[in-house]
Amino acid sequence: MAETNFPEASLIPGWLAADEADALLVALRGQVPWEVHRIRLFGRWVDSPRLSCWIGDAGTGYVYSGARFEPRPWPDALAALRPRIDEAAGVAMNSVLANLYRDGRDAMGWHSDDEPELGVRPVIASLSLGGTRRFVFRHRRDPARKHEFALGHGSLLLMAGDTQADWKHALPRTARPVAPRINLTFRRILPRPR
Ligand SMILES: O=C(O)CCC(=O)C(=O)O
Ligand SMILES: [Fe+2]
Repeated sequence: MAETNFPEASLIPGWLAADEADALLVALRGQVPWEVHRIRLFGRWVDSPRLSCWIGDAGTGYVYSGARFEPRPWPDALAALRPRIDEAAGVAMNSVLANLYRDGRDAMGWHSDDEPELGVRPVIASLSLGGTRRFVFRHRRDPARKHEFALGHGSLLLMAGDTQADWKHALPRTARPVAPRINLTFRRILPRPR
């Protein structure tokens, strides 16, 4: 496969209408059991700078940033959305990482979603609700190559192909005043080999 100059990522602004996105944001703030995930950073365990929740079907335990997470059940608001996400992504998703960024100090550092349980060339569907934040890509072997998206209320970002293999992404902090934001990355975890 030839290497692409651009991550295979496409943004659909307003994928959810504003009133539907408003209602989902409120429902999820209440329905999701938000917690602080501890992650491994440069050999130390630290609190991640955001609130998170790993949600999924039975059997979708996930190892990320050195920690293992067992899935919480799907809140009603997310279960209702799931078939529409599957249709947009063309994949039957079975899990979601939900993140709540309370303000501009909450962020996510550089990473790829390349855990083995996602398989090769995974499709990841990322739905954003609330304050618009910058989402940046940089090429793994040539960090001067960068791309960015502004992820607004109700937008759906689809990442596919070699996006995870070739690029890292991050959600930087910002000093600008920004409204709280929830991001949902729908994923398909493959059954564990035995
Ligand atoms: O909040 C975002 O838009 C990024 C989330 C992300 O990269 C992830 O959950 O892996
Ligand atoms: Fe990610």
